[in-house]
This record gives sequence, structure tokens and C-alpha cells, in this order.
Amino acid sequence: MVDPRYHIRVNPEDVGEFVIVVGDRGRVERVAKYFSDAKKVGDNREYLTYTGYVKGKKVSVMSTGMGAPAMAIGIEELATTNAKVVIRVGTTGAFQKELKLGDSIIVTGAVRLDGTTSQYIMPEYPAIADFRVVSALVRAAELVKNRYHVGIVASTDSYYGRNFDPERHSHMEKLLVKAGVLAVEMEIGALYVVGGIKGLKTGAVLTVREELSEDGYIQAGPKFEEGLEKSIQIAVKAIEILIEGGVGS
Ligand SMILES: O=P(O)(O)O[C@H]1O[C@H](CO)[C@@H](O)[C@H]1O
Ligand SMILES: O=c1cc[nH]c(=O)[nH]1
Repeated sequence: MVDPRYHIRVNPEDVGEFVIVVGDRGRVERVAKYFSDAKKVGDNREYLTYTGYVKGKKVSVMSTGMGAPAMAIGIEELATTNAKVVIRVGTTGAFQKELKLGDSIIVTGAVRLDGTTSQYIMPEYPAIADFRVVSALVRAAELVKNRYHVGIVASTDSYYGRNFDPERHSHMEKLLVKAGVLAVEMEIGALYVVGGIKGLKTGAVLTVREELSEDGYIQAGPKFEEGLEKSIQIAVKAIEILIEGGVGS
């Protein structure tokens, strides 16, 4: 029989109803420090998983690596555990000038520029977050007090592809910018589509890692690191709000 958790390699009962997913495995312990009694419960490929408690409820954090295929596999396998609510804490490049390094973005939906989700379902199926998760993230951002924005992002399959054919890609970017897309990253489309199909409640908070300037991009730095810590706090606070509101159980 195929192991339904072949890649993430966790026991289903070791995963909480609330799961934070991050791209970078180096971010897992940074999130887990906000849980009480956090322990490693899985470590295979890009999928490093810790579980602990928030407000007495079992909560997990798992890394998913980079890109839609790895996210889709992670979500498929998480859906065979106790997981019910999945929130991505990720990093992103700004498409709009008002987004500054370290700002948080609460993501309501994603433009599906990936290849994975079209193998699941037609492009008309929307990549959207659960409204209760979005609402909890917004309330959490007010409490944590980081500068934040709410809106849609583009989820692409290629980090460097935009540099390969600047004309084609700058045309696409111009369209997305004009259409009000806030920023670009690589996994939320897969999280929202596969999570939606599997009946999970999903949401995401990103931190701006690359800011737009007159002469290109400004990358990372201390403001980004401070903002990332705040975004982690926003996700944990949102889980507290959802637990208090009885969402997820
Ligand atoms: O920092 P993470 O969560 O990995 O998010 C962003 O960073 C990676 C690219 O550098 C992609 O995975 C993109 O989505
Ligand atoms: O996926 C990403 C993340 C940060 N910046 C980008 O341009 N793309």
C-alpha cells in the first residue's frame, strides 16, 4: 500500500489541526519557539515538521521547500492527518511601490501562474483563502502592529525566468501591476487550490523581501528580518483568534 505520508513522514496524530507552512526549513524553529512544548515530529526531504501547543491546542509548523509541486505534495499529505487549517508564512517580491521591506501581506487570492494547479483543475477554479482565516490574520496584524496590506499576489513557477526574457516578462508584470497584484511568490496558488479541493481552510501572510525602487529591486536587510518575525507573530496570533472562535475543531 502507498504510504499517504510518504514525503512528509509524520504520524498523522502528531500533526495539529492548525499548521503553519514555511518555504525555508530554517524558518521552522523560528516559528516553533512560539509554541509550548515544541518537538520535532518529522524530517524528510524539504519537509521538517515540529508540533507544540498554542492555547492548549496542538499546532504544527512544516517546511514545504520552494515551488508549487513541493507545496502540493505537502498539502496532499497534510490532508491525511488531523490538519484542518493551513497558514503559509512566506517571503515575496513587491510589485507595487507602496510595499516596503518588512511589510506584511495578507493574501486573499493568487494568480495561478504555476503548472501544478492546472493538472488538478481548470484555470477558472479560483485560488482563494478561507475568509475566516483572512479575517483572523487581519485582526492579528492590527494587534501585532506591523505595516500590512491585504490583497492578491502572483504565484509563479520560476524565480529567475523573469530575467531570461525581460520583454515578455516585463509585459506580463506590467499587466499584473496594472491589475493591482501586490507581489510575487511561488506557492500560494498551490496551497489555495489543493487546500481548497481537499477541504482545508487556508490563508497566508507574506513578508516583503524585495522592494521596488526607481532603479530596480532593493533586497532583504534588517527591516525584512524584523518584518518576518512580525509576520510569524501574526500567523500565531491568528491561530489563537481562530481557536478562540472555535474554527478548525
Ligand atoms: O521564503 P519562501 O517561503 O520560500 O517564499 C519565497 O522564497 C522562495 C524564492 O526565493 C520561494 O519559495 C518564494 O515563494
Ligand atoms: O518568489 C519570489 C520571492 C521573492 N521575490 C521574487 O521575485 N520571487
